Amino acid sequence: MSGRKGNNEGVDEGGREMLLLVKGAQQVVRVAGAGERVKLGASMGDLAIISATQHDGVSIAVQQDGKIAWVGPDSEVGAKFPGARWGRVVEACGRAVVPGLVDAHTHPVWAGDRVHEFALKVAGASYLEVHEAGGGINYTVEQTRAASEDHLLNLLLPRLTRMATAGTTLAECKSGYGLEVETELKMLRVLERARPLAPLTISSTFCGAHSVPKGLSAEAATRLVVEQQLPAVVEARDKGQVAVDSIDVFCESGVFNVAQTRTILEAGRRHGLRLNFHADELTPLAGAEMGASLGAEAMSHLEEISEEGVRAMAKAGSVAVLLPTTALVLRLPLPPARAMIQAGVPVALGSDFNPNAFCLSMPLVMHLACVMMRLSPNEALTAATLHAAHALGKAHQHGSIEPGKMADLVIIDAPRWDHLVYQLGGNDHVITHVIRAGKVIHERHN
Ligand SMILES: N=CN[C@@H](CCC(=O)O)C(=O)O
Ligand SMILES: [Zn+2]
Repeated sequence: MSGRKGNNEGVDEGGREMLLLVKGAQQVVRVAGAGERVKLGASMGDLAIISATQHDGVSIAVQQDGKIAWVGPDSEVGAKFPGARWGRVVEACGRAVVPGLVDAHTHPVWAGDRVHEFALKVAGASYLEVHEAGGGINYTVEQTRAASEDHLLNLLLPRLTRMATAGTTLAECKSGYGLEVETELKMLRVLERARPLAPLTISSTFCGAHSVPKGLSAEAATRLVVEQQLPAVVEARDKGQVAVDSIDVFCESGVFNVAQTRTILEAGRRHGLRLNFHADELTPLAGAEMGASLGAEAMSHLEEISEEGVRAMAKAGSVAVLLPTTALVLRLPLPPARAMIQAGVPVALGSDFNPNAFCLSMPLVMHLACVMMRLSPNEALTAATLHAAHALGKAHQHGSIEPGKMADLVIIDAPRWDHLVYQLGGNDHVITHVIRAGKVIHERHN
């Protein structure tokens, strides 16, 4: 670094080394204004867009640490950063730029697949029927327990790369196909090893209560999660072997009931974990009400949430992570997304990538959220950026284009951003660049 350093607002007078300049954008869709971490009700559709004028495009300047230094008109870059040396300049050529997408719910570490179950489900078998017949999660558990750490890592990395190619720069990634200490730790270690190798940022979630292991009662499984798995995970975390942000439970009829889920979540909270769990997916159990009473940071699915549950989540500020792919694949009733937004619940989106719902594309998830759940395109973008980051406790660093935040950016091959959500599939072609922390991690070459 040479010369004097400017601050975010001021003029940089000394020919600073900068990481990246994106210039000539038609739209920079910031999603949020300065310091805005959540956008409730009608504000969810306000994307804080900066548009080019007839003579001037929009630039984004990124400093060496990968954070956004400044956003403004192309014509002011020279005055703001006189003599700056840009590590890379990306010409946006009249295109739109949105924040890197955030996937708030994935299960990406597993071996085997469940392609054989697809035809059964299409023919009418329900998720719980497949599950109770020993398929579903329990089948994946067998495959994942048997797989080596290296094999799981080799399966995981291309999945994360496909996510990033479709615009995801931050993803929540769960364990949960081990259901015992050894394999749960193996999955978390795989995520840890993936961090420096993957093109996106990972937020890890311990989901040892994803299913009841064969031969055990849910009560016995609850005790094992609380007394064996969780302490082992916490010990590994405290020794710096794995980073774990959240704890998850599949709260469902025939899996963990509301009281057992509460016990597990409370134990996680005592160890400083964020609460982020599967609630009211297939059966209305009032899981959302229980989660809200614990101040859960996020709950997912919520297809069967009650009106009281919606009110409780709004009051508690819990993020509703909606998963349209699962509702589609399993033909579930849809969660009341509009009522949630109206009630002031922060709504986020996730791909729910798992062997049951094999989707790695957040633009497709956004499209489905619009068509199936009636989110507006603007609301879908807020849900897949700022609110998804908020669900993970990372809205201070991710989820909007704001000086001081990570320069996670997606460039769309169109002058208006909503081509990203308008197209059904094929998003690799709509996206020209994916940038994570100021580095280009994906670039379209045709
Ligand atoms: N519902 C529970 N967990 C996952 C499915 C996991 C699986 O079927 O392997 C979900 O969110 O849809
Ligand atoms: Zn899930």
